Amino acid sequence: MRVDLPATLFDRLWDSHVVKRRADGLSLLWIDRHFVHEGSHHAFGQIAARGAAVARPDLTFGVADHYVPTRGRGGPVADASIARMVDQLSANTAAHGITLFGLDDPRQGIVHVTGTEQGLTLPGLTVVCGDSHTSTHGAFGAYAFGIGASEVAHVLATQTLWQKKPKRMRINVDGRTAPGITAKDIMLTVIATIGADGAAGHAIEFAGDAIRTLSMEGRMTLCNMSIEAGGRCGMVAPDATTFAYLKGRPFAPEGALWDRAVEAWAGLAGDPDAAFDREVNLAGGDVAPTVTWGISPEQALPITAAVPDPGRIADPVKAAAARDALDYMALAPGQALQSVAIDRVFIGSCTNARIEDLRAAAQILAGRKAVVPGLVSPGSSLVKQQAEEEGLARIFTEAGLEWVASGCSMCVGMNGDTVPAGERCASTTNRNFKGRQGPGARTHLMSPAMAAAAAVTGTLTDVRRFA
Ligand SMILES: CC(C)[C@@](O)(CC(=O)O)C(=O)O
Ligand code: SF4
Repeated sequence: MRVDLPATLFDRLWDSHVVKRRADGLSLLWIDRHFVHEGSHHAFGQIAARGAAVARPDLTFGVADHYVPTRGRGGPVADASIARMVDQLSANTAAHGITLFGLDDPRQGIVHVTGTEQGLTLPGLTVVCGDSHTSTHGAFGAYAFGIGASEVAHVLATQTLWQKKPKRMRINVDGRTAPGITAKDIMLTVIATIGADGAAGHAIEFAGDAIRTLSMEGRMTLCNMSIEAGGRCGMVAPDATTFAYLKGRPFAPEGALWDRAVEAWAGLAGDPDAAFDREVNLAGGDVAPTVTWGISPEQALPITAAVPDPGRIADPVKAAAARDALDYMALAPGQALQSVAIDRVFIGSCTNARIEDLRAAAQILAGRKAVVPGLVSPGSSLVKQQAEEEGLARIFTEAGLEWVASGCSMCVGMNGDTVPAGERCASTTNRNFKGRQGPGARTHLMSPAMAAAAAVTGTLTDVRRFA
């Protein structure tokens, strides 16, 4: 007979990392992996000011991603302030003995792509980084979450963090999705259903057949956007797909250690009778290729739908938000989404720039031409190399798209990788608020295949037309 209460996966991860509980409800958690990037210089400044050392440089990893230029790599960084940030990361990591995947390292990439492809993120670990999309790493059954600058300093100095335990939420996507439906479509549908704050205060666990059948890339896309649903983190219980992805990765355990690790990871699932504070159920079969029409990720609809009419939205807050969105996005109520002309595409970001994403986009673009300009920025330098070896890069350039180096790029409008004011971009990223990709830029979020289809037709397009 079991004497302890049934536990969810999240309960297990939490309990196994608590070092100390405080009367006010906060717990001190042990942190297994800490990623730092160029933006982490404030935190290094804070520990320097206190004369503190980095407690566990062996568990801390640096990645240059947010500010790195995607062109002219191999030479010096032209922009002086960006060069300073990149240099500062190199200096701080060198001074503290931290492994760095720097600007010119062949493993460089967006931290959430590089960290996972290196096998640094493993099931059962706590993973933090000063970036909200750290939730991505939860795809491995890790408790992974973004932290603020002073928390980064706390982790640097102590390898621990004070946290309040989030509530538990399970999102079940049952049944199979139709062919061509991706994790991005599932997640945009989830966010449209529960709202951009629908998971506020909760740790999300994704479950159900439609999730189980996703690749690791797909699971990372889901968990990446947990934050766009307001969640503290997202996770998928580890399984054979997880282990197959991890086996042989540079930092993954090897030999007898690997066997022991897999045995332990296989036991990480939650108890079947464990209770969640909230459950949401979706039918995988109902998920269509989905795009956003507005300025919040919850303003998303199947591609076959029309732009909503704010006059028909009963909730006054949502109606006002829709009016504001249509005004910014220059869309008319009732307009068919597939009639919306786009000016540009962006295939990239920590959400959708892994090899599987690039393959999906290339499959649509092969032998075709893009009728609008566009940028493809692989999620990491290793993804870039692989895509070049597989001939994907050639497909993109022959279609007329620009193939550049890895970084946050047009996801955040860095280094001139911006969407000009008033232009409309079909984008594989995760955020579509006003001005995200540049002042006055209009963003439609979608999957890589959908972005590729939009590039070919010049309008938002149902990718199933290309099946
Ligand atoms: C630094 C910024 C652009 C960020 O990566 C920050 C974050 O996610 O915390 C983002 O995607 O909004
Ligand atoms: S790719 Fe975009 S969402 Fe991801 S970390 Fe960079 S800026 Fe943030």
